[in-house]
Amino acid sequence: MSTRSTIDPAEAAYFDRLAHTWWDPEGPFWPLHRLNQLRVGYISEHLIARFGRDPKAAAPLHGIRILDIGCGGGLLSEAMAQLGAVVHGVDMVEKNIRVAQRHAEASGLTIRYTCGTAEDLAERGESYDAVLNLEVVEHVADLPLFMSVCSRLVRPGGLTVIGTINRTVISFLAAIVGAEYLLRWLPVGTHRWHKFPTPDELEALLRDGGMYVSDRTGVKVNPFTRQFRLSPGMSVNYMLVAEKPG
Ligand SMILES: C[S@@+](CC[C@H](N)C(=O)[O-])C[C@H]1O[C@@H](n2cnc3c(N)ncnc32)[C@H](O)[C@@H]1O
Ligand SMILES: [Mg+2]
Repeated sequence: MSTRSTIDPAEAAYFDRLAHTWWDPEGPFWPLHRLNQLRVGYISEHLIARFGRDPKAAAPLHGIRILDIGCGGGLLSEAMAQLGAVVHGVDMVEKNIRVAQRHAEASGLTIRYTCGTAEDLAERGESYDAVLNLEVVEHVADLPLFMSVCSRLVRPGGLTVIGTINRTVISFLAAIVGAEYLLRWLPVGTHRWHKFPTPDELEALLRDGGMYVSDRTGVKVNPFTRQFRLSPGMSVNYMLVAEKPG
């Protein structure tokens, strides 16, 4: 029996404390609200291409089975469900799951939410067309274990999208000093710089799990307008798409 876990208890306490604020667009999670439209566009474009869907359809992701791991309050899960996907949102924090369930019900959306971890799902032999892993990898304990179980959860022919923050001098200045201490965009202590994975580190872990990176992009925020956009530079925020051969 393995005693390894991807849960970092300090992170669980942090997200438990903020759980009631998920859906406040001006609350502590405002950056994720602002980022949502951009990442939903990027993710759905890749899902549509991979699964041969019609981008002009009303529900282009109809029936695609998605795991939103570390779903928080369900910001991304709801957007995917609105596009027709069959979404399973999973989070280690019970309060997040309750908030997500309540909000989905109020929005008239059917989403399966469960409290747990990726390793719980892998142990049960679950698999999905796509695993979405947005702004989570920098918060887990045991990143190699987390990445390996997430890869196992993608069915052959499926894909994963990961969004996180790079570990560079610029990300220290922008994401820690700038965002937490100077601008106070995020509560101090939200992120620990040494936990940020580089794209190369993630790519190596994905390869170990039989996944191949097919697209990568940087994400930039304009500090004045607080608008997010895709950009080639990956020194701070970035996203990777990886596919499992069919
Ligand atoms: C920054 S939030 C991102 C939420 C959501 N993915 C989004 O982008 O809107 C990180 C989330 O990951 C969850 N999380 C962290 N480690 C986890 C783990 N090992 N297993 C499951 N969930 C985890 C936290 O509880 C938190 O809700
Ligand atoms: Mg984060």
